[in-house]
Amino acid sequence: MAGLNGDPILGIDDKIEDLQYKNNNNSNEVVDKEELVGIGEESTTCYKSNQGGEKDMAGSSIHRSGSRPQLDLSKAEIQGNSEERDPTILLPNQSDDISHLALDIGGSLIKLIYFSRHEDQSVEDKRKKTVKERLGISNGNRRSYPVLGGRLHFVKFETSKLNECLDFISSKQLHCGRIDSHHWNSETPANENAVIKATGGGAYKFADLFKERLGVSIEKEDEMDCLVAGANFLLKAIRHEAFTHMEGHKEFVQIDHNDLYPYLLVNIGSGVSIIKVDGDGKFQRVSGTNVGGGTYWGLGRLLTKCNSFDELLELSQRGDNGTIDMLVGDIYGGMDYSKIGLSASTIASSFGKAISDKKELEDYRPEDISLSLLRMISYNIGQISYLNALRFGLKRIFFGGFFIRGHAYTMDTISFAVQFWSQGEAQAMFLRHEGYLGALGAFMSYQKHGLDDLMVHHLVERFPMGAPYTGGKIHGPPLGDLNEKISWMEKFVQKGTEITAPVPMAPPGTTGLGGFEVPSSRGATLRSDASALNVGVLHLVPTLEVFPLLTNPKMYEPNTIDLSDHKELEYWFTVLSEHLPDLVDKAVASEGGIDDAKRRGDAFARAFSAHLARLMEEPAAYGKLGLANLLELREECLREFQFHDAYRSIKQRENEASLAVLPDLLLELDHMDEGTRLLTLIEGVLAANIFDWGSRACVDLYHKGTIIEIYRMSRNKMQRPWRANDFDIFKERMLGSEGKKPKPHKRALLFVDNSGADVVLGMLPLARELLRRGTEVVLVANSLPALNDVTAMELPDIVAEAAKHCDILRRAAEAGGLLVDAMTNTLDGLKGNSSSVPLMVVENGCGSPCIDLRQVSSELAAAAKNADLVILEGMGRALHTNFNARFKCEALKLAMVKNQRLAEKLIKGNIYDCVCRYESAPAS
Ligand SMILES: Nc1ncnc2c1ncn2[C@@H]1O[C@H](COP(=O)(O)OP(=O)(O)O)[C@@H](O)[C@H]1O
Ligand SMILES: CC(C)(COP(=O)(O)O)[C@@H](O)C(=O)NCCC(=O)O
Ligand SMILES: [Mn+2]
Repeated sequence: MAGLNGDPILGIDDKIEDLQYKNNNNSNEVVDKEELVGIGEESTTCYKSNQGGEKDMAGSSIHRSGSRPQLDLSKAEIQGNSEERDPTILLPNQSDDISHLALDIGGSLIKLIYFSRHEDQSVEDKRKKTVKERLGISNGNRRSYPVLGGRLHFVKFETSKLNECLDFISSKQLHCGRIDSHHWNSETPANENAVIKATGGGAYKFADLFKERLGVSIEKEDEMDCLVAGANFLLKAIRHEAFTHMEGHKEFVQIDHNDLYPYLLVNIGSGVSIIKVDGDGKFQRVSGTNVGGGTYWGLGRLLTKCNSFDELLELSQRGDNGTIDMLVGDIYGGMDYSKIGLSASTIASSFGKAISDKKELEDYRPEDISLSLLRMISYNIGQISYLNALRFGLKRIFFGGFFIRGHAYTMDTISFAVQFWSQGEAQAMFLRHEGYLGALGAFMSYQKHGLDDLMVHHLVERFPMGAPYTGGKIHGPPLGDLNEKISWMEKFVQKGTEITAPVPMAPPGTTGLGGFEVPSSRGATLRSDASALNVGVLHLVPTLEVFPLLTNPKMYEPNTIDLSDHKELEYWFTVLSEHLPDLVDKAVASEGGIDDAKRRGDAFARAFSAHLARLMEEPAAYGKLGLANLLELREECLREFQFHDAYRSIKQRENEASLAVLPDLLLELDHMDEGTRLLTLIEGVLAANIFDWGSRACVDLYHKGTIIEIYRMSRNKMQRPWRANDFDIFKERMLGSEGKKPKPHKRALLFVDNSGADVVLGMLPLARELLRRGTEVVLVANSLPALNDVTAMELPDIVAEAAKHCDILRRAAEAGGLLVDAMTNTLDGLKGNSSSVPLMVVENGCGSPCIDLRQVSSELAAAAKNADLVILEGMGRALHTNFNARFKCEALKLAMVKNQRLAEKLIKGNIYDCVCRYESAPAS
């Protein structure tokens, strides 16, 4: 990069003597002992705001659950229109988790789904109130959701271990809370009138036991109704639910909601049900077979002496069924029976060799027996399913039930059978929540609590590591506190080394059916069920919305880089792994560096590494994987171990340093003519985007100078041409040409990125320019911290500081209700007394460096409605995601590329090159 010579823009670095990065060989952490002590003394979930009030940084998401749910109905009120069916009931004083649950008690497994909800924290966030007024968001004109935000957890137990399940329910008090449409009655003592919805045979068989042990009545729901309701919900509401699995290759299928029916649902539990589904609640059980999962497990146990289903399945992975199955070649003397299309390796008769051989059971390898049995049953089910699809002219067959167990070979076998018999006409698809269809249906049967109203954008799936969610030994008792979570994590990781070992490819053998190569997904080890993170916790967030300015939400793909390219995945895996030690240092320091923080830091590192390893092994394990998901996963992991803002002190320091030089920058800008000023502003945004603690190259740079020196250095590099450069078109749009003055934009949404120079010296001056031209400005910032990104909670204070030195910002911030002094009389502002267009701050609904515009806050969605310009800033928001996004209005994408590989790939350039992409509004 260029040298650190003087800069006409900023000759004022002497003001900020000690606001600098410490040049320290061992650490690039900003060190300030006092500050660290100060932070250590604070609670881990709160920080003191400048305004003196305590704010909960992460809002509802970091709410710590209490031990026993209790309901506080005081000041309860109906939200919205009370005439409406199923109105939302607001319980302002309710703070603990409320849970309720539904069960599917099958012949082999108990599936349990429970719901926990977190009441919104009553965060002192004046910004929210004024933003709501300003943007016209009120409870009156928004849809009132009968479902309140919360989480759906998926857990399973073996039916033979019913006691474990009862203990789990009891220790989590899941049987005490219940929401129904018109009232909350979880204050009902557990032994009176408490009802749990349940389906499956066990709902009948074990009803008395539930009453006896938990004091609850079981309300039985029809099994088929539940299966269908569950399947329909999953197919409509979960984005990456259904997938195909052929020869080891998994691919998610985009389901068109308007073209879902009819389909065939094949549920492979102990037995098999085959259901033709024509719509919501419209279905017919057209067939079934008694040869199912129970058969495999039952016969398999007898024949191999296995102790668990997983052991049996694992044996199959090392088996060669040619030793026990009679193959076409065995009958035809090693030849194919080509006339009817059967190769020598086709199974002619499962277990057929066992008749002619003079062998006893002991003479066969258990591995071979297991594989033979698995293939026999899977092919058989595939074939019967195909025949039923043919009967009704159906092309799509969805397979559910825990027999499948996410096992690649089982899915390949079923897919092969469907493909083989239908000659490619019908398609086998599998479901990520395979075994939970019935339980989901039972859950949904609670008197209209509205789950079926939820849409894809209301659901966020997370994959927590520190919480157990499978039955069996590894999960132990429910975790009461973080300490337990960490020790569980430690145990988990011991187990996890074997869990996360990559599945080796098997050498080709004689196991094929006609034309069927040995599936590449066969391997020696089976991932432990306890770590089968295929199913996460489903967060229901009814306030999320699709960003209304996307031209085509259905086609929108947030990620620019496709991680299904394994090389790409490997690269980003390495980047994130290498960044991990530094991140842990920062996180631990942000919590005062105390022992507890160190332990949590360690647990975080293990958890995140385990996730990465899992994804390396099976990239599609959590749904379709993009870089944005990896970056978000990292933030989620941090939060899981209660690191709510790892870069807190760095952000504060950089904000202060930048605010100190802002007045001089504004002064210099004001002396420029319009054209030069606009260019300088855009250059400023690009240059200041260098303050990114997520980029390795940038963090290395920070050793080399003060914040301002680096900013200056970066500014010097800004001379055009930039790599992607639409500045001249943007300039013409802003300033016009040949004396024609274009109409200013009505409202601009500025998606801001990093704290410090990035927002203060980059985006704020640009915002000011727009305000000056009469454009309303909405600063869109993260809801939760992520790296050093500025949050919506932090912005008002920064704006208030900046406004001290700038009338334009001050008047606009007052008009937007952002200034503390102006808070009390914002209503006057709203009545139009303000002399300025407003400057507002809204949260984006995210806690990640990237943004998925399919799921944004309702605040942002409301603000977007009148916007005619979207400015996306930073690598995460404008390059990793949304680089290819198209908007209904004008868009400007600004970022410095702080990664060499990305620069080469995206813009055929080099690290530190800049992107200024302007897209005009599409003709309407
Ligand atoms: N841990 C396990 N223990 C027992 N069976 C399992 C396990 N994991 C998967 N399975 C398979 O799943 C089948 C049960 O599937 P499930 O959909 O739960 O049906 P059901 O409702 O009949 O119990 C078993 O018969 C077995 O083949
Ligand atoms: C995490 C980030 C997307 C944040 O960038 P920003 O949005 O702040 O510009 C970026 O720093 C990043 O992609 N970092 C990893 C790549 C690297 O270290 O080179
Ligand atoms: Mn950032």
